[in-house]
Amino acid sequence: MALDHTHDPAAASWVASAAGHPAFPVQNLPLGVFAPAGAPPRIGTAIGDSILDLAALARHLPAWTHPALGLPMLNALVDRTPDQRRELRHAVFALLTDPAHHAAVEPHLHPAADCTLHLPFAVGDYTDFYVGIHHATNIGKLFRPDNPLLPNYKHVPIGYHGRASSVRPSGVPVVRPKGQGKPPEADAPVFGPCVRLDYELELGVWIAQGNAPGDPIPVGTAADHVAGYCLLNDWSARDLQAWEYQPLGPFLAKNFHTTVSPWVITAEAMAPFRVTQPPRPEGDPAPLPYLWDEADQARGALGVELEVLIATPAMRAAGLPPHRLSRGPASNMYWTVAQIVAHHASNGCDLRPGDLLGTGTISAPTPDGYGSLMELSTGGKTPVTLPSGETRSFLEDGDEVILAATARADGFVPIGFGECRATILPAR
Ligand SMILES: O=C(O)/C=C/C(=O)CC(=O)CC(=O)O
Ligand SMILES: [Ca+2]
Ligand SMILES: [Mg+2]
Repeated sequence: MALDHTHDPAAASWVASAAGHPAFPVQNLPLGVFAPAGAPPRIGTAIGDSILDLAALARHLPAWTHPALGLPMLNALVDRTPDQRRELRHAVFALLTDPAHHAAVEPHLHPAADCTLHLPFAVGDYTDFYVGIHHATNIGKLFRPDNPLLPNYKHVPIGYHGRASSVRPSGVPVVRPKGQGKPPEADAPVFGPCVRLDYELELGVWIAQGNAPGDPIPVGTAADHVAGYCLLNDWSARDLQAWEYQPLGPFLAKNFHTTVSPWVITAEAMAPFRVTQPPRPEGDPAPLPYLWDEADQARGALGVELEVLIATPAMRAAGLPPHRLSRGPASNMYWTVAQIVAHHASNGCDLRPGDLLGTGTISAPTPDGYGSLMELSTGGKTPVTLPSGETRSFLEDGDEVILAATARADGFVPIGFGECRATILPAR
């Protein structure tokens, strides 16, 4: 993905709030679906504190975008080559930087605070991977003390098919799931509200052009199939998971709700933030050739800092701001995004525009970067203390979890991912 004038740190928009905006300077230009108050959803981009209605400005954008811009989802818009997607970015960038467009474009800006953000895609399929090796090791120890990291982990990107129907945008509350579990001290399983509700800090990957059924995607061109990225919270019912997950993997413990940040941080916007994949530790096996590409290793990791914050009802009542539970880099991924895309299609499985891949929980080697509460509390044995004096081993009703991410690189303007938050409601 080439760098161009849209990444220039000196570039400036005539939208005043874009300058120095922590998430949406003019170098970001994420794609999304939004609804101004009382109006139906349409495609737009975030710029500073505003949202620009791209559907209304179609006449200023490439002709091939016109049918797709009439839809309240991005599936058709991203079903294009990387060159075409870059052409769209350049056209949007021109609208927001060239003073000649100011008068015509300004009427189509909406204050973001007055808009509702929708899911950016009609999600066809959702697959969750397991590339966070520190998470896999930590959680593996808790589920399988004698066998934490299974022997296939360093050879094959592990994943499971998730559920598309329950992928929801930031802000939609999470109803605590009920389910069947078997508490360690009980002799028989029980059915009831989850008592070990957790979050998982992940990146989401949105698929652009897919592959024809039967055709694999080579790892060297897999990045061309990525439309962009989001934050993803794979809410997890740990008590239900521990009982149900063998031998087929997660099922009801993870399919009740998945929260995504609604802006798609495009692959083009991420170009300056691609970094070298950390080398495999000494002694780790070399991946099979279908998973290995030198250029991907050189530029296939993401220079993104990830954070998790929590706000409880007592903290809100005391006027305390959300408390940071962890922070760490996205480079703690054992497999690159290109490797998981190539692996997913390696058997001929067709990926389609608007498919969602989760990276898997991204944890750092040390607790300050653990990506789930289960890890932070060592499965409940070391509860986390909050500024309100409360402790948490798992989430309680009324708790809000907020994921945040910022892409940074020397010499470039940082870009943010926007909001990925949700509050827990009692079980029904
Ligand atoms: O059985 C295990 O080791 C744990 C599996 C998961 O929690 C699956 C999952 O969602 C993967 C991830 O987020 O890293
Ligand atoms: Ca997960
Ligand atoms: Mg889920």
